Amino acid sequence: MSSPPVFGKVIMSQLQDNFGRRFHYLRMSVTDVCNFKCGYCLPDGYHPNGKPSFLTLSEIEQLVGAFAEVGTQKIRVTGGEPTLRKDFTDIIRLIADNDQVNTIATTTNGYRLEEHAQEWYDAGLRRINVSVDSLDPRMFYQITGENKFDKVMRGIDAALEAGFERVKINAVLLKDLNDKDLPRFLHWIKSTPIDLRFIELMETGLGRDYFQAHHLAGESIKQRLIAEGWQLDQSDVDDGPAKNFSHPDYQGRIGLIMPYAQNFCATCNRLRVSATGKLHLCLFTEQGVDLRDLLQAETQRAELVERLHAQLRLKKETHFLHQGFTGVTQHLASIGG
Ligand SMILES: Nc1nc2c(ncn2[C@@H]2O[C@H](COP(=O)(O)OP(=O)(O)OP(=O)(O)O)[C@@H](O)[C@H]2O)c(=O)[nH]1
Ligand SMILES: C[S@@+](CC[C@H](N)C(=O)[O-])C[C@H]1O[C@@H](n2cnc3c(N)ncnc32)[C@H](O)[C@@H]1O
Ligand code: SF4
Ligand code: SF4
Repeated sequence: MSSPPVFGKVIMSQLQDNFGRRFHYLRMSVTDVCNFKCGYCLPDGYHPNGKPSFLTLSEIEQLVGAFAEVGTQKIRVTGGEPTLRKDFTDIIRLIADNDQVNTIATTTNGYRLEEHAQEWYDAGLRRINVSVDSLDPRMFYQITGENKFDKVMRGIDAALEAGFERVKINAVLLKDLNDKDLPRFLHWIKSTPIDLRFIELMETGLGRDYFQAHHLAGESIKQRLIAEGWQLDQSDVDDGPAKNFSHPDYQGRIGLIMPYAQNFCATCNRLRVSATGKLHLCLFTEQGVDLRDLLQAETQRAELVERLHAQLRLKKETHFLHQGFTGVTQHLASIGG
């Protein structure tokens, strides 16, 4: 058996599952709270379930430390709307202080971006994904329940100016809502260095009717792009499940997330922890596994690392969305997508 790689003084024990997939990417949710009402996620807005108790800064520090020890190199801070946390900048700074983690990213609805892009960059944030489901302000309002299109777009400009190494735009593909928007999106990225992400709508526990009304297969977009000269980029062994396309006439790139496509999960490289400290082995896992009891002191680190390894051995090969099984995930705001 080969010995584990040594980085500085820390002996790394890379998280790996029974299917040979390695997990160096953590999606860490820091809140379930959100101020938007996206029809596919929280159509009635956020309603607290009792008094929420999200991970504290000190618990987050323990979590980041443990995941760094098992080979995590990239952390995405998500939610709910992660930037609604008053200590969001402190969270970024805390992750940046960990030498093993070399990529800090967040996914946001862009509501606070205009005012804070530079502050977050200065704290160590380097990649930002902003959800923009339509470039038509009225459609944006219809989908998100918030008339904030202009503000979000100003936020994206601020992020580009602040110097983020990657600015990505997420748009969920929605039949009869934004399905006519492709030309506008293409026009935008012709001269703007933005990575567009089209995400196929996924069914969630509370989103069954919306899914049936609006699901649109990403394959139709894929065929259109190929017909218009877009080429599939070579994927790296450590890339996640998105398929990326580029075109010589465009500065931006396009990624497709098609969870219903064959072999989507073969390149799964990510784990999730909820805002209350539960490990989710899959976005659509049957249940989260509590880690919080082991986030109280650094002396618990070895036990926490052991629990992570033990859990990884239980990770399933794929999701069961095709059978309509959405697991414990009632909506993606509860785990951060
Ligand atoms: N089913 C599934 N969907 C995913 C997965 N990763 C991302 N998605 C979907 O894509 C959405 C956008 O993801 P982002 O938060 O922008 O991050 P990302 O796609 O992981 O971006 P990168 O870090 O650049 O790979 C998520 O909220 C999910 O809806 C995954 O592993 N499985
Ligand atoms: C849950 S949100 C959390 C971060 C932030 N509030 C935002 O909207 O960017 C993360 C991503 O999940 C996507 N998402 C939410 N529900 C989804 C669903 N049912 N199917 C596909 N993507 C979904 C959103 O579009 C967003 O890009
Ligand atoms: S997708 Fe993001 S912004 Fe929209 S409701 Fe869900 S958590 Fe909020
Ligand atoms: S659906 Fe689950 S197993 Fe598949 S790529 Fe996403 S997180 Fe990984």
